[in-house]
Amino acid sequence: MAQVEKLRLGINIDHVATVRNARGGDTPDPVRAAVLAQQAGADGITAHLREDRRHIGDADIDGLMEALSIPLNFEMAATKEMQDIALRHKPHAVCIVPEKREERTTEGGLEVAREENALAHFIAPLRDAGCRVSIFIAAEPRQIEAAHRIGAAVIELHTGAYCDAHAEGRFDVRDVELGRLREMSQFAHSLGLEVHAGHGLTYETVKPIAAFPEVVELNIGHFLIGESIFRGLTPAMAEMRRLMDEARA
Ligand SMILES: CC(=O)[C@@H](O)[C@H](O)COP(=O)(O)O
Ligand SMILES: NCC(=O)COP(=O)(O)O
Repeated sequence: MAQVEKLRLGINIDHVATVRNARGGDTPDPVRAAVLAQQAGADGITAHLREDRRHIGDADIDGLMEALSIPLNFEMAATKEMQDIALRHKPHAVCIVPEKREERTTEGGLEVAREENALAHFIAPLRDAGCRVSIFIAAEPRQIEAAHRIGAAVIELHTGAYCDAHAEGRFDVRDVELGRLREMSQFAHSLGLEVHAGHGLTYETVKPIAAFPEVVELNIGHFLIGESIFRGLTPAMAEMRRLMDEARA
């Protein structure tokens, strides 16, 4: 059984950039949102620089690196272009995610097991540069084992299927997904991997995941940015924090 550590809350600010980019121009500014999240007690900021730059852009990453004193978790696909950008900035963490140009959002986890050799070579310079390398994966033993073998420090478990099943009222499926996430958190932790989780988490779905003692960080964006339209980012984050703390108590 893992020792219960304080659970970190990372705020994903991609979705502020999505709103900005819908019109072009400069507002709303995701860097301003990140600074506000930092002031409101976020433990880190997550930003996903997609290859098609549909939300976060290169200048946002420059701005985040300059403005933040909390860790930046830089999400990116395993491409040479992204590797060069990461090596230029050397963020605290680099999270390798799968990307499909036509997807609406990150659909699944990275296929580490099939690409083990290539990924091992890909992450080596990032590790050498001092970045904590994290791999965004589905809760499957073979992906976790492969992430461990390639030398990743962290895995982030994709919680999307669990959240979707909850939102659609498929509670039997949700509970199966939750069981899988619980078991795989334990398994990853037993291998010495640091365990994070995220994607699609809401006030309704966060507590069962936050209760896993092996999970030390949750990255949450879309729901919180949406909720901040109604209550403001600071109160929206405070409520998430409260639920996480309650689950952990
Ligand atoms: C990997 C992940 O879960 C986040 O980066 C998420 O993908 C961000 O939102 P989009 O999927 O809309 O880019
Ligand atoms: N890595 C998951 C993440 O950053 C947040 O995903 P979402 O809450 O925006 O779906």
